[in-house]
Amino acid sequence: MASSGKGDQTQGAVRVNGFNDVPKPFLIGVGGGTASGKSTVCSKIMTELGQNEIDQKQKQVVIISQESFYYPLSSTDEPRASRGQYNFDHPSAVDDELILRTLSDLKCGKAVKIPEYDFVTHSRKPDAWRTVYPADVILFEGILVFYFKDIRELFDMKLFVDTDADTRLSRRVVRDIEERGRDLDQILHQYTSLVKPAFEEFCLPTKKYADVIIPRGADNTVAIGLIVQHIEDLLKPNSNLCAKRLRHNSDSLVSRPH
Ligand SMILES: Nc1ncnc2c1ncn2[C@@H]1O[C@H](COP(=O)(O)OP(=O)(O)O)[C@@H](O)[C@H]1O
Ligand SMILES: O=c1ccn([C@@H]2O[C@H](COP(=O)(O)O)[C@@H](O)[C@H]2O)c(=O)[nH]1
Repeated sequence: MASSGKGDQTQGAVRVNGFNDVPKPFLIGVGGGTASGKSTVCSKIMTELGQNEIDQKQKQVVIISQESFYYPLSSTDEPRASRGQYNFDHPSAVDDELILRTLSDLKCGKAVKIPEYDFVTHSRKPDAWRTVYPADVILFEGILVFYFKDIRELFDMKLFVDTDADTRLSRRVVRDIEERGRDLDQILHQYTSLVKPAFEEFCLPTKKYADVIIPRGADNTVAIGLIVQHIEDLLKPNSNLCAKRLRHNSDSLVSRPH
């Protein structure tokens, strides 16, 4: 990634003069059912790539979650969501156009602003936007990341975290009670009536698009080690892929300010 350079601020991105060969971010999609361990796998990859101690603006690897792209709920849907009756697992709940625009902008080297989601209130946190810079590697995780064709085609690598359904449900119960303010009845009702059928209809069929399937999620240290090794190899300055990632555009836009 180009490191320094004097740039001027242009609509959220920094135009760097004189850099012809700026690598595009390497975009990795991480799909899988609810509570399969997508976030945990992503954070293990971050840790193994030594990214956790690095300042936000300097990070070479960043994680973005599909949850940031839920549509705001209407006043009639809000009470349904609180009763576990709103279908957050259906593709229509997700602003796929905003995802496409966001990931495309990152791929073009532009910084983006991403809304932060609050699972407790089922809504975007008011006025909480995170700026994401086009790092070397961007991990985009979520249940439907491979569902939309245009989005799917943006990924340079597709991972599917494949964890047994009983394990996922038991983890979801614990997580949703501890972290997402749910009660058991609501979780089980939502799971059986909405989450499971949607998983089978919209998420599971996307497993076929994966380049790598990770059985047992974050427990699969061998698979995670191989993926980390592969990313490290790709990011070496002389690798073939790094060469492919170089843009041959004299008017490059890059945003990571270092
Ligand atoms: N390998 C694992 N062993 C034990 N608990 C796990 C494991 N992977 C994930 N978890 C826990 O299960 C829950 C769901 O994991 P998470 O990574 O958030 O899944 P997802 O992002 O797919 O929804 C979290 O509470 C997490 O700490
Ligand atoms: O407000 C909300 C938004 C989403 N959900 C559920 O979350 C999961 C997806 O998140 P994972 O971290 O991948 O589990 C999805 O199954 C939705 O049902 C929610 O309950 N409330």
